[in-house]
Amino acid sequence: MPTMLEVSGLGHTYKTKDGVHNAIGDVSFTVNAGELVCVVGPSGCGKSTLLRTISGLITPTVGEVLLHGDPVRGVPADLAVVFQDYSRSLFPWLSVQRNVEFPLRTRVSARAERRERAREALEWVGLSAAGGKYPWQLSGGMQQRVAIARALASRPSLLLMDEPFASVDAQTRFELEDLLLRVRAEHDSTVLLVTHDIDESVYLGDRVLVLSKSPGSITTDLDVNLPDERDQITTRASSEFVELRSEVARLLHGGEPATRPSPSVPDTAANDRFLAAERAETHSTSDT
Ligand SMILES: Nc1ncnc2c1ncn2[C@@H]1O[C@H](COP(=O)(O)OP(=O)(O)OP(=O)(O)O)[C@@H](O)[C@H]1O
Repeated sequence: MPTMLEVSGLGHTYKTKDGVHNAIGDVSFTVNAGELVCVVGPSGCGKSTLLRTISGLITPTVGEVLLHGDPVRGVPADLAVVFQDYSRSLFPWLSVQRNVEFPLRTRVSARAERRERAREALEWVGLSAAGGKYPWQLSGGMQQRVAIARALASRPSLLLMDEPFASVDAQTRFELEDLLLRVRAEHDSTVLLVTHDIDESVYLGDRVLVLSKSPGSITTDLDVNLPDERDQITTRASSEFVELRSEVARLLHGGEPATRPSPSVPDTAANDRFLAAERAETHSTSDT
């Protein structure tokens, strides 16, 4: 499989009012086309910063990100991001169908085709009947499915997901994990997903990248040798799964004294800038 994403010597230091904060140490890895790679790490180790640098939302202090060989400078057109907070990702004044259509405006000139692509993406996530509703009329899990459909509708080369299932209840989380596995198998998607949930990383991933504590660097790149067909009951009960999740837990915590992680400052500013730009555009266009 060709390399889709190549991250080399990536590091990021934030400027703060007290000086500087080194959020990512020295991170290098690749993701091949069609792979689903999970990133796990302790709280505050720089997982979200890593995703933001890969998506072009922030420029890394050092290192390089290549998407199918091209350097990432700004958000690439063929990259989509799903954030944890679906309530801020969707536009409440647009119907579900229009929300999914919206990012296609700059890529697909014919409106009929935009409609068709959005209809198709809603079908992929099992929401064919919800196109005419508004986001606030849907449950949290359904809203996150809309956000996933919106990301998939543009047929991105790379789908980045930042704790995408962290804001829904446990049962919905399992359903959304299975939905992601199904959709990615059906459409050969390439996915990089950040999670703090060890079990989720093993259940979803073809590989798990384990980050050290802050400033994060990759300590292990673990192959997940589970069958492609996964099931919430039997896969999680299998001895291979239990061994892998213990291994990831050991890598994350092994040898470390049991200390409380320092509280992380969630950087919602970059997400907000991304979303604000899209919001501004919805208001400045006439046919939405
Ligand atoms: N805009 C910012 N300015 C200064 N420091 C920041 C900024 N954004 C994040 N940080 C700090 O950088 C470090 C890494 O943050 P990041 O959100 O990337 O970690 P994370 O691993 O995703 O955390 P969590 O698991 O808690 O979501 C943290 O110590 C955080 O406080």
